[in-house]
Amino acid sequence: MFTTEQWQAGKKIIEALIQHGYEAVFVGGAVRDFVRHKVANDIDIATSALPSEVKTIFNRTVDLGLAHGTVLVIENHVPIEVTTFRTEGEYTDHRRPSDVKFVHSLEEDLKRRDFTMNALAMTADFQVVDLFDGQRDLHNGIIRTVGEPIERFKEDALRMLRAIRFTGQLGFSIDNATLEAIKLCANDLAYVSVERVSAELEKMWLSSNLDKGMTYLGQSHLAMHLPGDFPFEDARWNQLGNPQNVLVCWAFLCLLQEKPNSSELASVFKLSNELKLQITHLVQATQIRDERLFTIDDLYRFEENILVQAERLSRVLCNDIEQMPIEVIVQQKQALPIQSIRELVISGQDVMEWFNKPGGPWLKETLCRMEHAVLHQKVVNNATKLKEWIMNESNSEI
Ligand SMILES: Nc1ccn([C@@H]2O[C@H](COP(=O)(O)OP(=O)(O)OP(=O)(O)O)[C@@H](O)[C@H]2O)c(=O)n1
Repeated sequence: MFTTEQWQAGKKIIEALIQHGYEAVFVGGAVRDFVRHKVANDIDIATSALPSEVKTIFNRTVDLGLAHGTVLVIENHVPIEVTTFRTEGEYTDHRRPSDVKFVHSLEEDLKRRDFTMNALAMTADFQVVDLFDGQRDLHNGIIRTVGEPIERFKEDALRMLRAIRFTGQLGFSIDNATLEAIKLCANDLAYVSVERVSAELEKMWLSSNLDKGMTYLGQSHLAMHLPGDFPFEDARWNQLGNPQNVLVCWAFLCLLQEKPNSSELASVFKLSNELKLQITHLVQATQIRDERLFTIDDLYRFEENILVQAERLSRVLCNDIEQMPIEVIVQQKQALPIQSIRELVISGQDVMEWFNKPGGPWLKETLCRMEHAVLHQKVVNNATKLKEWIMNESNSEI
């Protein structure tokens, strides 16, 4: 891990900052992952240099919220966030500090971090700086806040959900005092933006110890403060596959509601329109599958991934369902004569010429009839055959 591009780029940035007379270290999740011998997602650096000073040292930088002290430094094509040592001022809304104060000591910076395992720092030559026994907690698999838990959760209520997510991701347990503080502060989850809550849920769903996360979600009372009626006790979360797929988890959550409504779910959790559409399709396909085997029209209507996930999801939701083997679904889908109307070899222009008529609602209807006929193999997808077929059909209607 010492040799990865990211760590080497980070090392160069730290060395450059030190050469210019500043302090600089690796911080946060990257150090936690390094100590656990895991690959880090992102590498963050903390420094005593102010953002304006960081910008004068490096050629390629991007401002990432200078008021919060973060500059993105690009070293050897690797982007790394460099943040000035800081401590937060008053938290008037439980979400974000109303002001950020830059400080000169690393200790002041680390003291305001969420958990001991995330408050580790590391020098350019990979010496760990551990002021709050983070390594001991990492070793024992304990999630514990830095200092007074209630203070940490009042600073940012999302940290409570982060604790739960980390139990799922790392398989760790939550220290008693930290868990008790979450119970006391659980109401404050209401102050956290739904987008941040959804992002944490998705990270938890992708974790390998989902059952642990779900148990803590209930135990900590946080589940009651999630939007809607969150079915944390449902044992079937663990059957969704491992690591879980977030689309399947959102659809599952939707289907567990009394009246599944994907639009409502997407708006409550402020999901993107793209995800909302996918969830809607998956919920519909699963509901269809609960009633019958997929027909040719179903296979045509839904994407392959939606069909496959719907088959899996319906098996989880209903034990005695007549199963359709996944390979059969894929094979039948791929064997359809067309996968979309765009694959018809003729265009609307051709049809207007055949009938010598300007476009209008009749044109769409005619194209749909040809699409349906090709799909159901009443006619082959060939221009002459299609013309012959549609002309015959139209004549016989007159
Ligand atoms: N609400 C938060 C969020 C983050 N942090 C601190 O900022 C670091 C970086 O945060 P982030 O990148 O969001 O999380 P990671 O711990 O790196 O974990 P992940 O990338 O898996 O979210 C954390 O390690 C922690 O020290 C914090 O104190 N409070």
